[in-house]
Amino acid sequence: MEDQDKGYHIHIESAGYEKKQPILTDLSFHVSPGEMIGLIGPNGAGKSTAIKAMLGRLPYLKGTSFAQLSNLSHSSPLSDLTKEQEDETEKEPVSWSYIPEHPVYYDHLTLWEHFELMAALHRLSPTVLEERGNQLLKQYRLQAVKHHYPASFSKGMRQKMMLMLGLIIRPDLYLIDEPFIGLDPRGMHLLLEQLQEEQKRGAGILLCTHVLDTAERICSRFVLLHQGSLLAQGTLDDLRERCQSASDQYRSFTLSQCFHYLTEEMEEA
Ligand SMILES: Nc1ncnc2c1ncn2[C@@H]1O[C@H](COP(=O)(O)OP(=O)(O)OP(=O)(O)O)[C@@H](O)[C@H]1O
Repeated sequence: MEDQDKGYHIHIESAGYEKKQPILTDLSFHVSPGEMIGLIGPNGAGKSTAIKAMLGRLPYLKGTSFAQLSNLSHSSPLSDLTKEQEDETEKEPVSWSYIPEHPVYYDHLTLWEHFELMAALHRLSPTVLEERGNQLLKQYRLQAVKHHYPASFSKGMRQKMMLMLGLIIRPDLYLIDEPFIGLDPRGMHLLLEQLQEEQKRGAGILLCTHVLDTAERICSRFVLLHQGSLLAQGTLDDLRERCQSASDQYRSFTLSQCFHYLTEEMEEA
């Protein structure tokens, strides 16, 4: 079976904050199990909006689906955006973690209570919660604030909390929006190690980031957005091929060089 027959297929025909002004048009890509895809593009290209569309959190969505493809004819949308869901009620939904760019938390719950809430929503047993929760706190060195309220945390601590809440459920798929800004070097190293572990476990990861040197190292394919549409997608070599007219050296272009060339070419056109 081809890799494209497994994993998660995302299709967005048109989506945005208002019907009159769609932000995303005609965007399709897939994430295979164990694969990390880099969702990249200039500011305002629509990366965060694409993640919101996948989660069904946009006021305007047309022809948008997020289907799990597997060895059977199993197609189970993450959000309730497609009709197939009505016929698939007996099937397990895709489990996913969304790690937002800006931390979102409840003021009246402590860090550990957020873990408990996540565990309840994802039906983790108390033993699993204790084991994974304490391990994450130790790894991120936040044991001392286990029973503190996140309002008293620093920016980086809140970001680590978001990461831990995403990691604790060990989902099939991660949707991660710009996780690197604000993390200290130790946190960054730890996160990269954990994502690698999750890939080995079989989780698919969609990573939205501007940190292109890191994305180049850890992602196997890229989806490059520009003004709400797909500008290019594929491996780094695929993107390099698209840069042939830039220079004789295009075969050794970095991801950042491909990004600059392809987006500037669009803007000059
Ligand atoms: N809540 C909103 N209401 C209306 N328009 C929005 C809203 N959020 C984003 N937009 C618009 O949608 C477009 C895409 O924004 P989005 O945040 O998805 O871009 P992005 O690629 O994630 O950018 P960045 O790299 O700056 O995070 C922009 O034109 C932006 O102005």
